[in-house]
Amino acid sequence: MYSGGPGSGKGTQCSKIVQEFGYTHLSAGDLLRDEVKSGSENGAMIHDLMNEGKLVASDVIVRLIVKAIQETDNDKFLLDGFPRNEDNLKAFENLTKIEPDFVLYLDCPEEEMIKRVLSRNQGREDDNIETIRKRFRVFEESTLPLVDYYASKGKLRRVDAARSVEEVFESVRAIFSSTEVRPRPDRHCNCFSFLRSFCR
Ligand SMILES: Nc1ncnc2c1ncn2[C@@H]1O[C@H](COP(=O)(O)OP(=O)(O)O)[C@@H](O)[C@H]1O
Ligand SMILES: O=c1ccn([C@@H]2O[C@H](COP(=O)(O)OP(=O)(O)O)[C@@H](O)[C@H]2O)c(=O)[nH]1
Ligand SMILES: [Mg+2]
Repeated sequence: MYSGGPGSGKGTQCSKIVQEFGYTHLSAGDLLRDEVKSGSENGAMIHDLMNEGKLVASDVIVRLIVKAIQETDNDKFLLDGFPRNEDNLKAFENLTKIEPDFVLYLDCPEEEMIKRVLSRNQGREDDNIETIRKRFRVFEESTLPLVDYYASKGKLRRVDAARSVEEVFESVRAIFSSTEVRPRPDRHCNCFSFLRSFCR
């Protein structure tokens, strides 16, 4: 359910899960980028924070995510890149009472992620080495503690992301294939946790 390592392959793997398992992909970063493009009153503030590699306030991102959840009638959705810190998590759970079925952690060494982000070519202003370094520090300080939290709840699924897209997807597919689908009214939230590991 949350983000971490920029370039670990979250968006790439989410697209494949959408194709094979029919989930709806909700990317926190994409929702923020759309908000900036829309020229909304928060747009300039969000733009500046993202370019500094900083996190936007929880109420801003939670509002966008809740709206996106309401707009899809699919029970099954992936939260890509959220929550980023404990405050995000509390704000989301307090408001929605949704808990993830599991949190997937794409485990990738920092140097590999840097290489991928620098060759991503999506025209993102925050994909420069200076901002990437800041994003990694935010990840270590704010997001990593959530890994332990989900691990302690037995919800963490760790995948070695330093392999080819297809090899990573083999592992991801196995996790999704073995997940029991919870019936309504509890909507699913197979949340993607793509957290960089310290341990490599
Ligand atoms: N397993 C992989 N091996 C090599 N390159 C990858 C892999 N997964 C993704 N990429 C590439 O790395 C870049 C970042 O991937 P992306 O899915 O956008 O990561 P994230 O959403 O975690 O930041 C993209 O250019 C993507 O094509
Ligand atoms: O819950 C979130 C998700 C993203 N971001 C901001 O959006 C940027 C890009 O996030 P995204 O998930 O798109 O980056 P990726 O990991 O895919 O490279 C982050 O660095 C943050 O500045 C945020 O503030 N809160
Ligand atoms: Mg992404």
